[in-house]
Amino acid sequence: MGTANDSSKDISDRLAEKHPKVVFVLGGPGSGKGTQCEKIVQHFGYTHLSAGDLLRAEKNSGSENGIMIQNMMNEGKIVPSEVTIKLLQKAMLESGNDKFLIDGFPRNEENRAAFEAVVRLCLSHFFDAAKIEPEFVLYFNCPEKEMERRILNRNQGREDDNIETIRKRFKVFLESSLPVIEYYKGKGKVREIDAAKPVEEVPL
Ligand SMILES: Nc1ncnc2c1ncn2[C@@H]1O[C@H](COP(=O)(O)OP(=O)(O)O)[C@@H](O)[C@H]1O
Ligand SMILES: Nc1ccn([C@@H]2O[C@H](COP(=O)(O)OP(=O)(O)O)[C@@H](O)[C@H]2O)c(=O)n1
Ligand SMILES: [Mg+2]
Repeated sequence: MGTANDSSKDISDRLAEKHPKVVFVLGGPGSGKGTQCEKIVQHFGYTHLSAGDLLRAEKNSGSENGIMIQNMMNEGKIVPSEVTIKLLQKAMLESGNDKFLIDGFPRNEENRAAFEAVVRLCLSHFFDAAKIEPEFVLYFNCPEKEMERRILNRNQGREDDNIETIRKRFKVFLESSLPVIEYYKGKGKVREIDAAKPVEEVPL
């Protein structure tokens, strides 16, 4: 079990032993990432890790980063990668699985660079260093009006699900997250999904 004192090197050493397989799940706020991940988990044996859920749990735990996370989320901003990646690594280590659906990450170039730095550290343990890439990236493409409608009906008590913050999150998605999706498109890694369909009809 990890402790708060684990160094990045220790965590990376232990993760490297796992040889984890990673699929990123990206798409705008309200596109249905969390909903479809639950379905994928049932059919394909991945463990679902939502970066947003991990950040909300960290905020609620009263950790020293709690206030900062709350402020960033309420402004629709992306929390510094160092915080998010630590939470993801810890969750991966604590899981018995080695196949992960990582939902809502990487959400900007800084997130992506931080992921690559961690994988590089893990791979430095092996002579046959594989590529610093996820298996593939699922991109849930959905019109903004539909995403807005879904979020306003979500009823999960999330402070950031108000129209003012939703607009900020859409702007951050267009400016910071779409370029990450384009980056992986350039590498032939993206599987684009029509997320506008009803839940049971979204093709996986
Ligand atoms: N295909 C869909 N059609 C209609 N509503 C959906 C669909 N997928 C998800 N929802 C609903 O929309 C809201 C946002 O879905 P969620 O999975 O939380 O999206 P995300 O994680 O991408 O923000 C939830 O209330 C969910 O029940
Ligand atoms: N990689 C990430 C993911 C989420 N977050 C924060 O968490 C918020 C909610 O993310 P989420 O993935 O739960 O939101 P949805 O796309 O599910 O609506 C984002 O608006 C960011 O403020 C982040 O900072 N970095
Ligand atoms: Mg979600």
